[in-house]
Amino acid sequence: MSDSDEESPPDLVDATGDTSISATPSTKKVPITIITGYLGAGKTTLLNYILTAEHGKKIAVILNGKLGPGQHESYPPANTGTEFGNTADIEKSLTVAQDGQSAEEWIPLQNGCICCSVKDSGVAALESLVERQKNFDYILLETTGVADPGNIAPMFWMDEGLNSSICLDGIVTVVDAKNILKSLDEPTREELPELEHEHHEHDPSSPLMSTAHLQISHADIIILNKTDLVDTDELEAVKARILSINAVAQIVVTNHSRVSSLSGTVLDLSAYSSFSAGPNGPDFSSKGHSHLDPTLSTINISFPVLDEAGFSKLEGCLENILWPSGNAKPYEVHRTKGLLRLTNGTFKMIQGVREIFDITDAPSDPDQAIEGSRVVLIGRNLDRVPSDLGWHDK
Ligand SMILES: Nc1nc2c(ncn2[C@@H]2O[C@H](COP(=O)(O)OP(=O)(O)OP(=O)(O)O)[C@@H](O)[C@H]2O)c(=O)[nH]1
Ligand SMILES: [Zn+2]
Repeated sequence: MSDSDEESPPDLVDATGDTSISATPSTKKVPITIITGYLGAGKTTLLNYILTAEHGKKIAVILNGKLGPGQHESYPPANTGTEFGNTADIEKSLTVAQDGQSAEEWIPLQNGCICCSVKDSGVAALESLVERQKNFDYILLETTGVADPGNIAPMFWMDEGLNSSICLDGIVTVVDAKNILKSLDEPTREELPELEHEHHEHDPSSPLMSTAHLQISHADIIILNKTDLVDTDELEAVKARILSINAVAQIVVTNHSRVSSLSGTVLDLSAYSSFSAGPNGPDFSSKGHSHLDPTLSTINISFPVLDEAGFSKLEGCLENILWPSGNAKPYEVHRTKGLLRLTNGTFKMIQGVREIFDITDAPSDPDQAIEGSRVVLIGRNLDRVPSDLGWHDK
């Protein structure tokens, strides 16, 4: 139970008066990993495993956190089975783990929802949590079974640099090896994300996209669980299917979500502050992609080593791809990553979720065997990305 005093305002953290966006914030940010995956895939099993494992960190685990953008008129929210409503609350249960011991705590809800009084976003609720408790090393957030990480990730990621006390470390998607192919091929209405509900007249050349697709396309790590329920051939088929959607996610195979190492699998991912083509890729050619999955794919666009003019040109290409003028684009980009090699010997990194992207300085020696520059896009109908925007066609 919480013993925190709800009357006292949250402490202000490191209010230096400097509101400029700093590349090297002085406050230590608490990394958050979002754990997503379809109903019953093994998310809670994973978190329970983590709670009992030795990791030397104080981890706040939020089970079935419901986070959504926008307003939240009512609390409690109607439990409709989807979480695309206007709720921005985090359900009460919070478990804090340290040194293999865990304790249940409750997040105090003010005015029915802790975030109302702070900011109109679920991120604020977590910031408030961090500011009250102060001493977390890490936050793990389990989203309920049918969450679209495309809505959740930018809330944390965009807050980064804006003096937020938390930063997105990565997205882990737990996949049920036994049932995933069915979810991808024959999604039920509940398995369709909201945007598919809106498509009344469905374009038959664009197969239905399920929530399972979205969870895979946004994943940095895929925990391929319930492998005790499939044979080797099925497991290989599932792996191939996942890689055809997201060629850069790292796949970790588990039974009862028992990951052999927490670091790099659930903790310390740095997925938004590093670029890795992943151990699984890239063996996909620049525009070609596998047709194993008709809905989503990964493409890999190669660029040369860039001088200043080349860098501007590439920025222009990226803007044209992600923010095309005119009507709705015939494709969707869910995730963008890139590593740019510059003629002056430095590197830049691209990170993007949906329309938002960010180019930052990369470590001087990124762990890559890439010769030139590379942009990786994960999304839908990427063969329709106009090829004249691609550098290689000029
Ligand atoms: N056979 C088998 N069962 C598993 C495995 N992992 C988890 N389960 C079982 O599957 C059921 C669902 O697991 P959870 O961890 O609750 O799944 P979840 O993703 O948190 O489910 P929701 O919160 O409902 O979305 C439980 O009964 C688990 O014991 C596995 O690797 N193999
Ligand atoms: Zn669960």
